[in-house]
Amino acid sequence: MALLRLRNPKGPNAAEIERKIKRGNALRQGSSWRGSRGLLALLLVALCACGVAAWLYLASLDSDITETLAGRREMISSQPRVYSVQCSEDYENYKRYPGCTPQKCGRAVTDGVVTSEEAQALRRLAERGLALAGSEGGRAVSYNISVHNVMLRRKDASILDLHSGALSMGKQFVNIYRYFGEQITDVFTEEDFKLYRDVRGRIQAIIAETFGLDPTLMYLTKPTFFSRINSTTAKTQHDEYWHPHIDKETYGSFDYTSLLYLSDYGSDFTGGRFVFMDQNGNRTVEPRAGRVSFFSSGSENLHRVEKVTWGTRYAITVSFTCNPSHAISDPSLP
Ligand SMILES: O=C(O)CCC(=O)C(=O)O
Ligand SMILES: [Fe+2]
Repeated sequence: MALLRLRNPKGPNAAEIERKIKRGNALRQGSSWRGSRGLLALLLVALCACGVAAWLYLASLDSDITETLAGRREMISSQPRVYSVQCSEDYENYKRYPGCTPQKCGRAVTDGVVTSEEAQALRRLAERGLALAGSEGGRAVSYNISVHNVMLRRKDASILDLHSGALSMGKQFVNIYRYFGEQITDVFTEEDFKLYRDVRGRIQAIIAETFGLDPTLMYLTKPTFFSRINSTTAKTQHDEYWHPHIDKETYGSFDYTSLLYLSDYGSDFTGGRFVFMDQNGNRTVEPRAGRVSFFSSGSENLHRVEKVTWGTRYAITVSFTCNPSHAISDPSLP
């Protein structure tokens, strides 16, 4: 029977069978197409999921803020808020100065040392000083300030150093005292300098008290400067303020760093928070006019500043050393 069927495939139902076979084939083809469409959709979904996961991961790299040490709306006025950390071994590589070299390390924040009126006055001083670069920006009057050019250049920001007179103009610096001569007294007054000295003295005293130091054995060092950062500041490859860094490595002479903020995070600018980058997470300080944040300058205090996304951020970096040969004196009008 089987042989018979093979020999005579085109029986009476052959046409019908052929149709069925064709329909079957067509159906099978359709379902395999539907199957591969399903597979494609699945692949797309998987790709999207991977994309979302990658995006979330990248976003988390910049936003894994775990703790706010000092929020913008808080007022830390009576005693500094202190956060202790173990001193790094960095200090063993440097000469020790008893009474000053960090034995206790950490960070602290206080809103009780500089009043908001004083912060406002210092901010106006910064605005006036930094505006000198704006009005002269296009002219070929600038030259490099050799003393601490390298250090100042690390910042993608406008810098004014009242001590040396260095004012950043684009990628270069001009010495405002030399360039403007006597006319600089139209911009800064004796009172401005007195305020600056007073504030510096109070910051020194609170650092000494907090870390148990002898204030007469710590000295102001360079660079000590005003900074202005906004979201449109020109960016060059190596002048970027948001890079993580250790002040002792970056600036050499620093043993204690302090930052006096002259504008408010959230209302004067967004972004621009200060971030301590600890191994177990980030700890932020939100700038607030009059707020002083200070810390030991070794690698126990690796930090960075978030990119400013809107507005203008003003601050002063006031730094102290234990090494008397790195001491500088307070700025004064020439
Ligand atoms: O402006 C700040 O908050 C920090 C600046 C800073 O890290 C520095 O000057 O070394
Ligand atoms: Fe720093």
